[in-house]
Order: sequence, then C-alpha cells, then structure tokens
Amino acid sequence: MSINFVSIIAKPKITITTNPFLVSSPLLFFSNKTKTKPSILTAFSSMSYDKELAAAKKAASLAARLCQKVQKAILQSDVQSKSDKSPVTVADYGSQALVSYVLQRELPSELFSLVAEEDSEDLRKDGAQETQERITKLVNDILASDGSYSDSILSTDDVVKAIDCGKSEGGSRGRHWVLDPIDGTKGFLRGDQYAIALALLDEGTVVLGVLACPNLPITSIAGGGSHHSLPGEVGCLFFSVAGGGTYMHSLDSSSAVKVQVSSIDNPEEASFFESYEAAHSMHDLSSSIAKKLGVKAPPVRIDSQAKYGALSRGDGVIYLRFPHKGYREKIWDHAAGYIVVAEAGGVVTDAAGNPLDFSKGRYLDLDTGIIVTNQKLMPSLLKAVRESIEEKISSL
Ligand SMILES: Nc1ncnc2c1ncn2[C@@H]1O[C@H](COP(=O)(O)OS(=O)(=O)O)[C@@H](OP(=O)(O)O)[C@H]1O
Ligand SMILES: [Mg+2]
Ligand SMILES: [Mg+2]
Ligand SMILES: [Mg+2]
Repeated sequence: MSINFVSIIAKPKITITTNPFLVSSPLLFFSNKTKTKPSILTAFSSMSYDKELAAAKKAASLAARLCQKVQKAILQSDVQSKSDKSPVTVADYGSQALVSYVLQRELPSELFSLVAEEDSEDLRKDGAQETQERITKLVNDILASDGSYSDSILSTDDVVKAIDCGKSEGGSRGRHWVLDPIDGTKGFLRGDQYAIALALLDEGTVVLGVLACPNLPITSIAGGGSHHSLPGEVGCLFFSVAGGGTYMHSLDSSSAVKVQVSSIDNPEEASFFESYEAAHSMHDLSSSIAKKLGVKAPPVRIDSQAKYGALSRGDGVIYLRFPHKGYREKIWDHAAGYIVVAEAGGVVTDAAGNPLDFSKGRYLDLDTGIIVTNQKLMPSLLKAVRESIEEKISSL
C-alpha cells in the first residue's frame, strides 16, 4: 500500500491530516575543512566514551522501537495524503523526545547540549494538544515496555521540553549531541528506509555515532537496486567510537560484528548509493560521474543515512550526494553516518575533497556536495567528480 504525502493547506497551525500520524505545518516545512586530524584521533582513541556509547545505544534503540510502532500503524492505515514539501510525524517528535530524555537520565552528571532537527514550535500552537498527548503516550509506552524509569511517567510538558532541548547551536567548544530523530521521513512514510541518527561532537570533532536503521536488512543489500519488499530479517544498529572501529548488530540482539568498507578498487565492480528523492540530490550529475568512472551497476537509491550504514559494511562502494543549488546541509544529516563510515575505513569529503567540518554550528559549509568511498577509489572518484561538475557548468 503506498502512502503519499499530505497537501499543505496554508494554515498557520498544526495540520492534523486525515492521517493521524502525520503532523505538518507550513512553518515546519521551512524548518527545513577540517579533517579529523590523525593526532586528534589518536588523542580521542585513548579517551573512553563507554558511558556515552551505552546511553546513545539505549536511546537510539528505544527511539527505533517507537518509530517501528508508528510506521506499522501508518502502513496499516488506509490514508492517502500528498505533499511535495518536507513532512514531520508524531514519530519524529516522539523519537526526539525519547532520545533527549534517555540521554539526560543516563548521563545525569554531564552538561547536556543537543543539536537536533525538530522543535516544538508547532506543537505549542492552538489545536495541537491532542498531538502532544499522542506523542507523550507513545514515549511513555516505549519506556514502560522497556521497564526503564518506572519511577516517572512523562507529562506533555516534559515531552515538549525534552524536544526543545534540541535547540543547541553546537560549535567547536565542549560536547554536543547531534540528533536526527528520523532521517528520511519521506522513506519512513513510504515504508522504506529511515534511520535514527545520533552522534557526539567533542571539541568540534565527531567522536561517537549510533545509526539505528529499523528497515535495513541484516544481510547485505548488495546487488539489490530495489528498496521495496526487503526480504529476511531487518533492523540494524551501527555504532562507532573514534579510533575504535565500526560495529553492527541486529536491533533485536546485542551481539556485534565489526564492519569494514568494501576494498573494491575497480570501479567496474563498484556500485553506488544515492538519495531516493531526486529533489535531494542531482541524479543526472551522479550518473555522469558513474559513467566517467566506468561504474556498470545502476544506482542503488535508498533513503536516509542507511546509505552510510550499508556502505560501512561493504554493500556498496560509493555514495554520491549533490543537493540542488541553494540547499544547506545540516550536521544531523551526516554526523553519525560520517563516523560510521570513517571508522569502517571509508573516506567522506565534500565534492572538492575537503573533509567535512562539524564544528561550525547547525550547518555544514561545503563545496557542492558530499562524496563517500574507500581510500583506494577516492582519487579517481574526485577526478570524475571534478570533470563532471566542470562539464555541467560549461553546458549551462
Ligand atoms: N532539497 C534538499 N536537498 C538535499 N537534502 C534535503 C533537501 N530537503 C531535505 N533534505 C534532507 O534530506 C534528508 C533525507 O536524506 P536523503 O536525501 O539521504 O534521503 S532520500 O533518499 O532523499 O529520501 C532529509 O532528512 P529528514 O528531514 O530528516 O528526513 C533532509 O534533511
Ligand atoms: Mg525533516
Ligand atoms: Mg535528516
Ligand atoms: Mg529528520
């Protein structure tokens, strides 16, 4: 059953559409070069983030459970709605509230700073009380099912406050958690891929990342260009700490395996990932780059940072992302994916080969786009990217 998006009628208040899980408002839709030096990495590798990692894994796993519950209900509902703008659902809010709350409960002694995608502006408007209550019930139900914090049941006010903890500006000083409560909301609504993406910045560097991908198959998706009707067991959690490698386990277990990016160095054998949504990345540009490189396989289009997770375990070798002119990338769309790939031996740069700099606040300032591959393929990929961009510019 396909779920389309809700058309946005210009009402300045929360639009609870016929789909009770989709919350949207016009305002909300608008809410939308520094390499990790080896010396810094070495310094971090001797630093322990054990407590933070355990808290982040717990937070992301519970948020994944909340999203799975809502996605099941969305897909069982018979609602058709439509929009060409960015959607938000009760699961985005619920996931953000849950992660914010769990991190603060698990790490009570730390100064808490969270840079996250959602805020409660629209939830505070007239008519949004019912939505607030639905989100609060979801959060309390997940906490109760886990048996955590049975001493406290959250009020709607607690939930709204937990969401609003995500307003931090981040930056190059101190520690900041970085969260995308549902990355790939459009994929989530289609029943496809999405991720709960949580990272920790320490002095401007990503030092920890957890990517929960509830719909990603446990086994490789290599060779499968389709994101639909995924067979077999699904639900993966990737996690990395700087200097410690990347690991993955099923969302239903905690027995982790170390993952590594593909070592393929012949582009003819390489496959590449790109956004499912053509509005999020220029598919014509990636196709010209792939052709120049000699890539034979068609692009694998999947939503969200699940692309970084899949690449970190070698399901594909290249990820190309070229937003249309004027779009500014946000740090929560890449921080967790970046460290998951980097710690698995991959390289993530902008289109000019500059490392991504997560220390500049809520946005990433970068040249043209983001490219990801293994160390061996990066030089030829950069050359193909440069040439294709030059050709595109001269053809305009
Ligand atoms: N115009 C435009 N260009 C580039 N990127 C955009 C654009 N609009 C949105 N976004 C962001 O894309 C996030 C979804 O990630 P992907 O693009 O990898 O997924 S998808 O395949 O396109 O669905 C998506 O993340 P979520 O909002 O968390 O779903 C957005 O932050
Ligand atoms: Mg969004
Ligand atoms: Mg996102
Ligand atoms: Mg999101």
